[in-house]
Amino acid sequence: MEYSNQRIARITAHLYPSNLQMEDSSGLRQAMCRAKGGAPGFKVAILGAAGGIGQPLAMLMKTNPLVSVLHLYDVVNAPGVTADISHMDTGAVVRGFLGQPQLESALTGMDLVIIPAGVPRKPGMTRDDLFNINAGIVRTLCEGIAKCCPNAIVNLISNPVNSTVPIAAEVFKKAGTYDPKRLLGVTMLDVVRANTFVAEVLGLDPREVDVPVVGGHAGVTILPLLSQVKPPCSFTPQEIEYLTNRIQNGGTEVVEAKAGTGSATLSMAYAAVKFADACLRGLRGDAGVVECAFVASQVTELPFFATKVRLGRTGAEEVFQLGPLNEYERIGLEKAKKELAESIHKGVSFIKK
Ligand SMILES: NC(=O)c1ccc[n+]([C@@H]2O[C@H](COP(=O)([O-])OP(=O)(O)OC[C@H]3O[C@@H](n4cnc5c(N)ncnc54)[C@H](O)[C@@H]3O)[C@@H](O)[C@H]2O)c1
Ligand SMILES: O=C(O)C[C@H](O)C(=O)O
Repeated sequence: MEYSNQRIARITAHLYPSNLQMEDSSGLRQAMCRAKGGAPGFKVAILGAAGGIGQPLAMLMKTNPLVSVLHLYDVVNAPGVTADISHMDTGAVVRGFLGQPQLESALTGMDLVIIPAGVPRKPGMTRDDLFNINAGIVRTLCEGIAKCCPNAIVNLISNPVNSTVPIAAEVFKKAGTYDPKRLLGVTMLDVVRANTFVAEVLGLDPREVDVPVVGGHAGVTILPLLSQVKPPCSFTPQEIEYLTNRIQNGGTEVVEAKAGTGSATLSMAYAAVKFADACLRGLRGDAGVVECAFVASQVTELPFFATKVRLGRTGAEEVFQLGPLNEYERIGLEKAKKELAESIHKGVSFIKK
C-alpha cells in the first residue's frame, strides 16, 4: 500500500506525539489546524529551555498574554518540554528546537531572547568558576543572535553575569550589530530577594517594597541601596549588616540548600519572567517601566554596571544615576567596583584574545 506524505506524517505524529511541536513537523501542524495563527504579540525565544530555570520560565512565559510565539531551544530534551508546554490553553504558539543545527530557526524573527543556558554552581564554587564552560556557550548563542535576530532584546541570565554580558557585547561588536540598549544582564533575582528580605524585617507585604540593587551579580558586587528603600524607612546598623549579607549571599544560600543538585531555578524563573514582562511592556510602548539590570553604563567609570533603567521600545532607553549613598554604601560601592572591573575585563579578553 502506498501512503501519501500527509498520511505518513499523521502516523508518525500519532506514534511520536512530542514531535508535533518540533520544527520539522510544523508543516503537519499547520495542515491540521484551521486557524492560521498570527495573533498580535511578541516573539520570544528561550535558549536553555529544558534546564532547571528554562522549564519553569517557559511555562510562565506561555501564560504571558504579551507573547504570541514562544521558541524553546536546548541541546537536550527540547521536544519533551515543548510537547508538554504546548498543551497549555494559553495564547502563545510554542515551537521546539533541538541542537545547534536548529539554532538559527529558533532565533529568526525573535523580538526578545532570554538566555539561561549553561552550567549552575555546586557548593564551594563561585560564579566565576563557571566561566570556562559558560563563556563559550554564551559566545555561540550570541553569534546566532547577531546573525538571525540582531534587533532582538537580549536578557542574559547565564553566570557569571558580570562577565557574560561583556562577552555578549564583544560578540555583537565583532558582528557589527551591537546596540548597548538591547543587551541586559538579568539581576532581577537580587531585587526580588532584597524586596523579600527587607519586607520580612519591616513586617510589610513584599509587593509593597522596592529595593534598588546596583553593581553586578556576584557576592560583594551585589549592592543593595537600603537607604533608598520605598516606602521610606530606617534600619538599625545590625539590620543593615544582616540584610546586606543575606542579599549578597542569597544565591549561595540556595546552592548550599540544594546540596549539589543546582542553584536557584524557581525563584529565578519568577524573576526572569518579571523582568521579561517589563521588557515586553517597554517594547509595546508603555510609559514608566523601570527595573534594575546590568547594562552598558556611564554611571561609574566601569563600562557595565547595574542600576535602575527605563525600558522602552528600543530596550534600556535611560540608565538612572545611583542617587545619594550613605557612608556604608559608598564603601560597598568601592569594593563592588574593584571586583566588577576584573570580571568585566575577563569577559572582554575572552573574545578579544
Ligand atoms: N542571573 C541570575 O540571577 C541567575 C540565577 C540563577 C541561575 N543563573 C545561571 O543560569 C544558568 C542556568 O542555570 P540552571 O539551573 O537552569 O542550569 P541547568 O543545568 O539546570 O540548565 C541549563 C540548560 O542549559 C542547556 N545548555 C547547555 N549548553 C547549551 C547550549 N550550548 N545551548 C543551549 N542550551 C544549552 C542545558 O542542556 C540545560 O538544559 C547557570 O549558569 C546559572 O548559574 C543565573
Ligand atoms: O548563585 C548562583 O550561582 C545562581 C544565581 O546567580 C543566584 O543568584 O541564585
